[in-house]
Amino acid sequence: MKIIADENMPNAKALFSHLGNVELVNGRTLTHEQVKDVDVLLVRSVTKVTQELLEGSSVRFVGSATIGVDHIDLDYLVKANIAFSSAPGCNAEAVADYVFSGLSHLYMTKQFSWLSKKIGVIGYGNVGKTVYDRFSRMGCQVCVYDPLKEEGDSSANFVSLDEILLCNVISLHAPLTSLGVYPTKGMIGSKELAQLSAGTAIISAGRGGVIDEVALLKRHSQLNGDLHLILDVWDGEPSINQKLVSIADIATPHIAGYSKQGREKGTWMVYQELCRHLELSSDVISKDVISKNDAISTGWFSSIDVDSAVLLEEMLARSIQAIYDVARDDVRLRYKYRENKEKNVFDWLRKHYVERDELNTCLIRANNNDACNLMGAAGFSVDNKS
Ligand SMILES: NC(=O)C1=CN([C@@H]2O[C@H](COP(=O)(O)OP(=O)(O)OC[C@H]3O[C@@H](n4cnc5c(N)ncnc54)[C@H](O)[C@@H]3O)[C@@H](O)[C@H]2O)C=CC1
Ligand SMILES: O=C(O)C(=O)[C@H](O)COP(=O)(O)O
Repeated sequence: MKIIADENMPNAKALFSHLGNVELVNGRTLTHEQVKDVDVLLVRSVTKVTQELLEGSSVRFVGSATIGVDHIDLDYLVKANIAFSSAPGCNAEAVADYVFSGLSHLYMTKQFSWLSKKIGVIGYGNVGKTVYDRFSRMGCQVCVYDPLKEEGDSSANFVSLDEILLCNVISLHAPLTSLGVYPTKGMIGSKELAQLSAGTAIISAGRGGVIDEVALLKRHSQLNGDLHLILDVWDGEPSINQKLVSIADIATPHIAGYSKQGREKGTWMVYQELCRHLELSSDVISKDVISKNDAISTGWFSSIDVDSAVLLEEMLARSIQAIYDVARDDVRLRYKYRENKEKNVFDWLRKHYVERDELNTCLIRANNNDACNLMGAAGFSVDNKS
């Protein structure tokens, strides 16, 4: 069996080689010529899987080691009878870590205190729910907009989009869609942005294109720069609007989901689905292949002792930054664009990403119940010494 896999898919060779011959390729530049006599195509979000790419090829299974599927023509796959699997939820914890690291950055650099503010989440899927639950367990006033979920779902405080726009922090986790009753492309446009008050923080870690970037620049200027922007995803990636980069507090190259565990889980989930598709028994699978425990790192398990003399919100921010400081990715992006030595800076940054562990790989030790609860809610493992 011939398998083509994106070179940025961790463990692809180790996991899939016992099923066939695995070739690693640049997913962004993949052509029909490369896939025409391939049986299995394994991609990440940078490959547009279209009729044009696949028609007339021998591909029978497409796996995407990602949460988002806007790069896949799902209708064509059904029509062409090609099996498909993605990796729902694989990097939800990583994106939530990104959100809280972004807020920690705002707290430490601008004294933007968000714990007591109104928080609005857009999208209540695997990522949005993880983010919502963390805020909620922290005791924040949090609400969510998801018109496709709210009916009969009492697990969250569902509100209208207009209400979300009144919040002090808005975190976007909707997929990019152009069709249906609630398309998200451009859903945050000039009309919506006009409703934001000065001092609002926007975190965009879903997909570029959900926010109208031209309208965002305009609103930022109308508010004399008093909008806090944490931007991971961009319209037209891999080329990104440098004007927007220049006004953002944090600008990163679509890496919110890039924890070591999140990326490895993505490959693992697709591997499991391919084995199911091929109807391989678990005996066959376990014989030659690395186990789940080896395929998904547990992390290096650091520990932090909490100092109760420090203000809770500052302690939280410092602890998060000790494990993942989103500013390191922002600084790297700005530096690389300034240096401008690579042909495609955006993809270079992603390919050479310095991997990070998730917050849950860090054990917080504290003898204070409030600190333990807050840290646990933020995503850390906790050892309550009280
Ligand atoms: N920056 C990054 O590295 C990453 C970005 N993502 C993006 O985040 C998106 C969300 O991820 P998940 O929560 O795991 O996906 P999901 O598919 O589990 O949930 C998406 C949710 O958005 C809701 N939704 C759809 N249209 C909406 C609308 N018009 N307004 C509000 N909500 C709407 C859906 O009902 C669903 O509940 C993905 O589609 C992907 O594009 C995901 C992982 C990493
Ligand atoms: O899972 C998703 O959806 C994402 O956005 C991915 O984390 C993006 O990573 P790549 O697939 O572009 O490497």
